[in-house]
Amino acid sequence: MIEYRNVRVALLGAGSVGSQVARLLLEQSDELAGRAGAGLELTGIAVRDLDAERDVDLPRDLFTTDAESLILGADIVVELIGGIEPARSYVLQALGSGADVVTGNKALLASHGPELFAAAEQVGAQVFYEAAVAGAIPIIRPLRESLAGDRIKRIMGIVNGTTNFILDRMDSLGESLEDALAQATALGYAEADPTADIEGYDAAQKATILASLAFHTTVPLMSVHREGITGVTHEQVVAARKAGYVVKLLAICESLVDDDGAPGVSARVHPALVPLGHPLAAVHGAKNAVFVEAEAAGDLMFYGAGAGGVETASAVLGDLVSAARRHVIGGPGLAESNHANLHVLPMGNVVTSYQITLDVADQPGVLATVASLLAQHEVSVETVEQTSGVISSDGGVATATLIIGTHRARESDLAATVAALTNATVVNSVTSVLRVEGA
Ligand SMILES: NC(=O)C1=CN([C@@H]2O[C@H](COP(=O)(O)OP(=O)(O)OC[C@H]3O[C@@H](n4cnc5c(N)ncnc54)[C@H](O)[C@@H]3O)[C@@H](O)[C@H]2O)C=CC1
Ligand SMILES: N[C@@H](CC=O)C(=O)O
Ligand code: NA
Repeated sequence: MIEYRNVRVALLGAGSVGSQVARLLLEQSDELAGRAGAGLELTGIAVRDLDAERDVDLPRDLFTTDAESLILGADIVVELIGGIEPARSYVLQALGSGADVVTGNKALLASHGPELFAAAEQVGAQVFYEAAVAGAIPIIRPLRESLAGDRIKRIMGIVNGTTNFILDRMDSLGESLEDALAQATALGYAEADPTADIEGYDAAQKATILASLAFHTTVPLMSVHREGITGVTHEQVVAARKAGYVVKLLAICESLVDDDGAPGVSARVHPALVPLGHPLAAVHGAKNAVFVEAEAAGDLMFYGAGAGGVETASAVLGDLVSAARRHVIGGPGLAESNHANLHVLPMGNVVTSYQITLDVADQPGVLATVASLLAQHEVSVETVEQTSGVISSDGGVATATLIIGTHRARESDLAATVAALTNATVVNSVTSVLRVEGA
């Protein structure tokens, strides 16, 4: 029997993820010790309410409401309470005392990452955060270690399970956004305030983390363009499928060039049309997937459970084993790489293709007017489809629907085109503008 030295682990939070981490730590302690080369001694679990009902039966003598004292004696602190405060203060306290930190808190990392990483570097500690992006799916470690020798060109991810679940139900069952969200909440996928999911905040936090890692550049959360799914209509979802696409909420992080041709990066979150043949189109329900385009490795896809207590606990435990190994070996932790320090570019610099749906007057010359407006703004038409005209009930001018697919264009040119179309007398309304990704 091998005698291992013990590494002291303090757990903060015993919610969906924390309680599963505690259970697995206790149930699989021998196996985990073998892998880490150190015993993982759970010294306590900080909770808010000692008597709260929990899904998992855990030894009550481990519970404490005194998180600060628990952190004091720890080699590794696992933060699974979520939110900014007091999580930020606890993490800083842990790092200040030289402990490593394992966290799944994307909100904290996206808004205070540089502060936490600097605090870790100062004492040679490390922040591990595999659970923060795409739950159980290994994506943080592949980006920072396995792909450290490659150049990432683009990351396109379905990184929010709740919105993927909702869009999938709207597509396959014709369910409303509200009904599908209620289901996602009942199944435990949604954040405590689901606005974070449906308005794209959660995905934007994950995009910040992914872009910073992939491009060795600190990408601030406020530079991430964010649109949620509340504007996605049933009509758009149906029309998308008819046209050979599926609507997905994507987080896209890519390298771009600025107006002077200098390299930069951009990160954005928005609903997009994904061709049915693209691997991301086959990601259903609350599953996540991250599609990485690397210069040498080519295309890679990481797929699996992006949410769920026990699934996310797998990522936390993986980090815990790495942190424990580090304690056995000694030496400073792996610092965040931001040496590239690229310019973070605004949405106007993004280049992609679009599908624009217009309600127009069904009269001669409309198509020519619309095409000329697009051309004036440097947006080139790839496809046009016109549905049969409809005579308005008051006997007025007949209307028709025009669906225009564009070639790749700059976002700033597209925005100017849409403004011009909105003001054109032959256009009754611009009913939908969706970006097309992965075509
Ligand atoms: N649930 C999931 O599927 C995923 C969660 N995450 C992240 O993991 C973290 C934890 O998530 P969940 O377990 O789902 O949240 P949860 O809401 O189920 O659990 C958080 C727990 O922390 C407790 N807590 C709050 N403030 C506290 C304090 N000051 N001291 C002690 N305990 C406190 C709460 O009472 C609750 O039991 C969050 O940062 C979340 O974003 C990441 C990936 C997936
Ligand atoms: N609410 C999130 C949970 C995991 O990060 C999601 O739906 O993906
Ligand atoms: Na992950």
